[in-house]
Amino acid sequence: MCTAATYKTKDFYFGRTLDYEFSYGDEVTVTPRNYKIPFRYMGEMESHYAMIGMAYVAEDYPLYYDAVNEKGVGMAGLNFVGNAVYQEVDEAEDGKENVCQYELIPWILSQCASVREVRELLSRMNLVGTPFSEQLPAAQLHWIIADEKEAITVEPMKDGLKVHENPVGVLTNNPPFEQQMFQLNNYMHLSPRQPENHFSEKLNLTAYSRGMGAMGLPGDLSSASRFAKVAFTKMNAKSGDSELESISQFFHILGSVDQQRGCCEVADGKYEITLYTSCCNASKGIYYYTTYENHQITAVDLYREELDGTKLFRYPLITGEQIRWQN
Ligand SMILES: C[C@H](CCC(=O)NCCS(=O)(=O)O)[C@H]1CC[C@H]2[C@@H]3[C@H](O)C[C@@H]4C[C@H](O)CC[C@]4(C)[C@H]3C[C@H](O)[C@]12C
Repeated sequence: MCTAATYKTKDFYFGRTLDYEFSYGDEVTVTPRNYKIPFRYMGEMESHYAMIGMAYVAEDYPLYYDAVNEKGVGMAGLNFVGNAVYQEVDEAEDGKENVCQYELIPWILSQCASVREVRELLSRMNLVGTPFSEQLPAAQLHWIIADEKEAITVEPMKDGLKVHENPVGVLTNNPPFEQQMFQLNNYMHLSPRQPENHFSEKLNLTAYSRGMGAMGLPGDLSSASRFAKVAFTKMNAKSGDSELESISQFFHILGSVDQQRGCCEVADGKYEITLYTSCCNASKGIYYYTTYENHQITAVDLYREELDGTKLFRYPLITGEQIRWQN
């Protein structure tokens, strides 16, 4: 399972948890403006917006899981297993632009300076299921794409590519986004304030513990529960607007849906865990992350790299707890 969220203070923040039972070899990867991006059906893009994000680099190609570009547009792919359907290649000469599922993040972030531009590009695009290689078949995903003004969810479904407005700025996994949004109706009575007795005037009921206004908010790890949990947490989250206060709060928001080893068994003795949590300051191009075994926040700054360069910049994740001794 995975969860993605947006957050706005003075700057715009975008991040996700990546929950899985193994890592592909994730690296914080900067694609500079002049790295030539080879698209399977759309030719080679010679220059474009720079981007930073988490990727598995295969054959020198950045297979991004999530990234933001230098214009402050962020994007993340999350599992959508059983629902994601990709199209056949459109061979017509005046047909749509064929983009493979693994190319979607670079395709969009290399060209779009806003979600408005993303919508435009998506309307001309045909998302196809051609795999990157035999070893890496097409992942079944849906995406959240956001800038500081708005967020959308993109879902490739049996009856075509759906683009939904995403007013909560969060995404998890199944079921499809419209159902996730509908289920929030079930929680409209929840509140960060203490509840009052509407149960019965004849009973003397009291709020005997703090936090009872949100009683009923789910806490299990299913995707539908994480959607409600993180939506409630994000919509009610308050923080100062400095960089440190913002990122600290952002990690707390995603911390509300953290997955601990042992609680979600996916095969005999195999457990899904939160492999990493990211928080990107999309306005300033800084990618912060923690990993399951490293709670210290590590950062990579897009603008400390040669942005007009031609080669990828890659940072393997720093893992292992970093303990600051006090005596
Ligand atoms: C496994 C990741 C999603 C995690 C997630 O959503 N877990 C939820 C589990 S569940 O369903 O709800 O049970 C996804 C997110 C991005 C994916 C990667 C990116 O799409 C980039 C390439 C795409 C290639 O087709 C496959 C390898 C790959 C490198 C993908 C591997 C894997 O599918 C990733 C890493």
